[in-house]
Amino acid sequence: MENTLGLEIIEVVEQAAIASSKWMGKGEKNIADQVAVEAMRERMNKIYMRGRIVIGEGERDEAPMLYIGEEVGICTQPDAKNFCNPDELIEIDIAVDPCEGTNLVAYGQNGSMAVLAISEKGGLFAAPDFYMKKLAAPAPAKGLVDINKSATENLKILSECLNRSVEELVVVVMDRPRHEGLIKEIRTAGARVRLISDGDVSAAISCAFGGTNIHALMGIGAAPEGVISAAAMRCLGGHFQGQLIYDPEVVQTGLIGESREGNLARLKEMGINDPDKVYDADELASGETVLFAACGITPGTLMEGVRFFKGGARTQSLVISNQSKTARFVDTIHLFDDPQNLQLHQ
Ligand SMILES: O=C(COP(=O)(O)O)[C@@H](O)[C@H](O)[C@H](O)[C@H](O)COP(=O)(O)O
Ligand SMILES: [Mn+2]
Ligand SMILES: [Mn+2]
Repeated sequence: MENTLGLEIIEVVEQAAIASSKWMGKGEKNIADQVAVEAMRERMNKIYMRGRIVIGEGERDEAPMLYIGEEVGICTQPDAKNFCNPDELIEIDIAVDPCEGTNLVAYGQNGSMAVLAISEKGGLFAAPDFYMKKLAAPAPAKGLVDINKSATENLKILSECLNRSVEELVVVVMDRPRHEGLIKEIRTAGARVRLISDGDVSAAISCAFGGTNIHALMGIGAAPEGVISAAAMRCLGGHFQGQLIYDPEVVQTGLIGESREGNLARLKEMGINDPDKVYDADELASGETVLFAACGITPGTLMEGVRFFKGGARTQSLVISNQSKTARFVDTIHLFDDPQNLQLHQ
C-alpha cells in the first residue's frame, strides 16, 4: 500500500500547507482553513487509491469537503473505470486535519501544520467530535506512565525513565481554564510547563523526538487530533493514551453539546459502549499499515513553516511509516510559474 502513497501524501500535505500559509497573519482563520481543505482534497483526488475520510471536517451537511464518509482518490471519481480497476486496490481510511491550528495561522503564531494519517479500512478509530484527555510521552516511558495516574506520579516515572530530574522536564499543556489545576500540580511537582494556545498534535508528536525539549503532553484537547497524534506515536514507539471526555462541565466549553447525558446517548448511538475506556496508540491506530504525514504551515518544533521566495516556496514535511520504520524529514522547493533563482537560504 505504501510504496507510492508515501510519496504522494507528502504532496498532499505540502499543497495544503502552501495554500494555508498564504493566509498566515491575516486574521482570517476560516479562509486559512478552507483553502487548506480545498488544496488537500484536490491533490488527494489525483492519487491512484480508493480512500475514505474517517476523520475530517465534520458531517456532510456542515462540511462541503473532506467530510466524514467522503470518498477520495482518483479511483473513487465518477469516471474511475476509464483508468482504474478499483477491485485491484485495497480500501484505505484517512484521517485529515488540513489546517491544524487555524488560529495559529490566522495570527502568525508557531506550531500549525497540514496533517493526515492513513491506514487500511478499519485501521483508524473513527473518533467522534468530542474532547479527549491525552497523555503523550517519549518511548522509554511507554507503558510506564499512565493517564490514570496523577501528573505528580507520571512526572516521577518520566524522570526515572529519562534519567533526569523532575525540574528538567517540560510538559506541554493547552492554555485553557480547564487545566488550571493540572498546571498548578505540574509546577508544584517541580516540572516546567509550556503553555500552548492551540496545536496539540505537534506537541504530542514532539514528545517522541529527543532534542525537542518536550517531555510530555498532558490535558484535554480534541478527540480527532488525538487519533492523528496516536497514528504518529504508534509508528514512533512513543507513549500515547486517550480517553474521551463527554462532560461539558469538565471541558468548560459549550462546544460538545448541552449535557453529559445527551453526549452519553450520542456515544452509545455511535457504538461506543464504554465511554470511559482509555485507548492506547495501538487501539486508536490499529491497522497493520499506518502512515502519517505533516507539513509545517508556520514554524514549529519539528518542522519549518512555508517560506516563499520570488517564483516559489520551500516547505518542510515529516512522513512516518510503521512498515518501513522511517521518519523522513522532507525539504522541498516548489517552483511556481516563471521561477527566478532557487532560494537555498533565507
Ligand atoms: O488547537 C487545536 C485546534 O485545531 P483546529 O481547529 O484544527 O485549528 C487542536 O490542536 C486541539 O486539539 C483542539 O482542537 C482543541 O483543544 C479543542 O478546542 P478548545 O475548545 O479550544 O480547547
Ligand atoms: Mn486541529
Ligand atoms: Mn483544522
